[in-house]
Amino acid sequence: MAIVLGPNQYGKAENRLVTVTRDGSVHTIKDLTVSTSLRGDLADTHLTGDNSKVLATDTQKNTVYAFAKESPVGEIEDFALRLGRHFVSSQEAITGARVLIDQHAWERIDGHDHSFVQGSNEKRTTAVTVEGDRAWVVSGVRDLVVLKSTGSEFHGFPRDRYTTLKETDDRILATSVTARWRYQGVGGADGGIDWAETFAEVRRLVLATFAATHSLSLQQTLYAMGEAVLRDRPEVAEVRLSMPNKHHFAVDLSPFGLENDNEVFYAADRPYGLIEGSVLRDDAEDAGSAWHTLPAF
Ligand SMILES: O=c1[nH]c(=O)c2[nH]c(=O)[nH]c2[nH]1
Repeated sequence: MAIVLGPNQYGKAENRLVTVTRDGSVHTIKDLTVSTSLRGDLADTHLTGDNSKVLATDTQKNTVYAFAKESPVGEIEDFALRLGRHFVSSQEAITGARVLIDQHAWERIDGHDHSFVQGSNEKRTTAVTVEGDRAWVVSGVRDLVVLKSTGSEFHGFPRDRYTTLKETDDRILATSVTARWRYQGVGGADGGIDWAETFAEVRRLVLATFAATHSLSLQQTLYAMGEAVLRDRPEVAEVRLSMPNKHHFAVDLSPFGLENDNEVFYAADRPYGLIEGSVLRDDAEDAGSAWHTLPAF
């Protein structure tokens, strides 16, 4: 029997980066959480403590802030690709990089040039993987919370001795959407993709489909969302969705002699159903390392 070093990576997680871009008195801010991690010929540090091939996580952090100054951050996908390619091309021992970026949403306060409000907890995300001269981009949205107060049913499920759930033809459907989509055709170049436009359109399609789908299950809604994105966006190969069923239970008001006609609900925060799935083209480009180390959904 021999004991060997398995897969490993290391980096600086959750660098908080805020940039202010000034156009006269009109400011634009970008609020990012950037995580870098590197892979490569790193056996020595694990086996003997020889750090000669270890680009310090502190250096990785500094690189994030210096890059933000040296050229405009731009879209998070471009920034992540620049960082990932830099680490892989500048360090001989480093063969792969993974850069994760979450962009926090700020809106300008109406009529004010340099005041902002964080209106929602929603995040735009990207996960870029660089391996040698190849690259994969998986972008997404997190904490996109939606609710419809009708147009949702759930019935026809098996009943065994433990089943108590009543069938319903009218319930609240609420979820917090995490969606990640894998771009095809990034490869060595950037594929001429307009990251901002795809993000805006995927988000719009997810919201429009949630609203327009008369839901017989959250699973059906999930599939419809993914399908809508793939129908409209040829640059997207695959969509993975993770959607907690944020249960709203009609409160039993009968002890008070009151009828609850789907008007008063208890919003439970846990436990929650967790509905997850992937929707993809059957002729999609190979995913390569795109999803490596990301959550399954
Ligand atoms: O849309 C739903 N899918 C389920 O699988 C499920 N299970 C459950 O108890 N309620 C629901 N709702």
